[in-house]
Amino acid sequence: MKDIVVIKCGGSTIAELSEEFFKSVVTMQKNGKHPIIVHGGGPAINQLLQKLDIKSEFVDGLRKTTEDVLDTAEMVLCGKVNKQVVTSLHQAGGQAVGLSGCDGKLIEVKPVNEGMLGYVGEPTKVNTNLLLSLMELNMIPVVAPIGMNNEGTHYNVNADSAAGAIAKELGAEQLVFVTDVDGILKDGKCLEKVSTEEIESYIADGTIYGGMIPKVKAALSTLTGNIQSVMIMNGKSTNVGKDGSVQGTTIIKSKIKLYVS
Ligand SMILES: Nc1ncnc2c1ncn2[C@@H]1O[C@H](COP(=O)(O)OP(=O)(O)O)[C@@H](O)[C@H]1O
Ligand SMILES: CC(=O)N[C@@H](CCC(=O)OP(=O)(O)O)C(=O)O
Repeated sequence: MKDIVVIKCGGSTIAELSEEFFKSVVTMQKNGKHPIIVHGGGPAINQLLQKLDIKSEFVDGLRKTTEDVLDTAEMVLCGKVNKQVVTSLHQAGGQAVGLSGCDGKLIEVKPVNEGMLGYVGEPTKVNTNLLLSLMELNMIPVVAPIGMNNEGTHYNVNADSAAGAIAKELGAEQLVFVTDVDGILKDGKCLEKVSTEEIESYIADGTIYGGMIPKVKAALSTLTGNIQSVMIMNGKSTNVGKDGSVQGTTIIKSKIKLYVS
């Protein structure tokens, strides 16, 4: 299906997304695009883990996931955050359906590194039939990043990599990461355009670290497919330029001159 736009809403910003944001997603759909929301929920998972006195830590932006951490992440992502996003879209006048990567076997996974990270999965296959059927019915799919392997074991999937895999498999037109920073920052300034070649060196020299790593890795893997560019933008501010263009960092395939805004 053409005109698919995958929007990843980061847990860092999800609670602050405005009514206007959700209305713009609904309007996008009314104008003929097919939006899909993939959401995170890292801070909300942290809060419940803290209440339950369960420790967790991150390695390069991925949460080490024991059985207890997986149960908590699944409760928060599929039970709480997913339904909040679905509700916000309904309030904005849209029709949305929430699902996790287990529903319709949407996201099949394999462990990233069981010894080091436990139940953290990376997508190996995305079964898009359910998403396509929902979009045919004018529903906006809202995906929580919990995946499943062939044996039915559930895994915690970073929401950026889930969004990247879904966008790639669907041959989406656009992939947008909505987060809590204006884009990729270097020396305090937001980079307007970054090429795939430059990403590797920014990870190596520490310019890109932590939660930005899964985003740029998902962008790199997606840009090998249909998508021509991936955008990272701030969900906490409007960030719309005078000409109506959205501001943020665009990650592009080819190496071009870097502009600093
Ligand atoms: N070069 C960079 N530019 C901007 N943010 C970066 C950079 N490197 C690391 N980060 C971190 O990435 C964070 C966004 O990732 P994350 O916290 O996982 O958000 P989300 O929940 O939206 O996925 C930023 O708040 C920032 O701390
Ligand atoms: C394996 C892994 O890191 N899973 C993430 C899933 C949620 C997520 O990705 O949320 P953000 O969008 O807020 O980063 C986690 O447990 O936090």
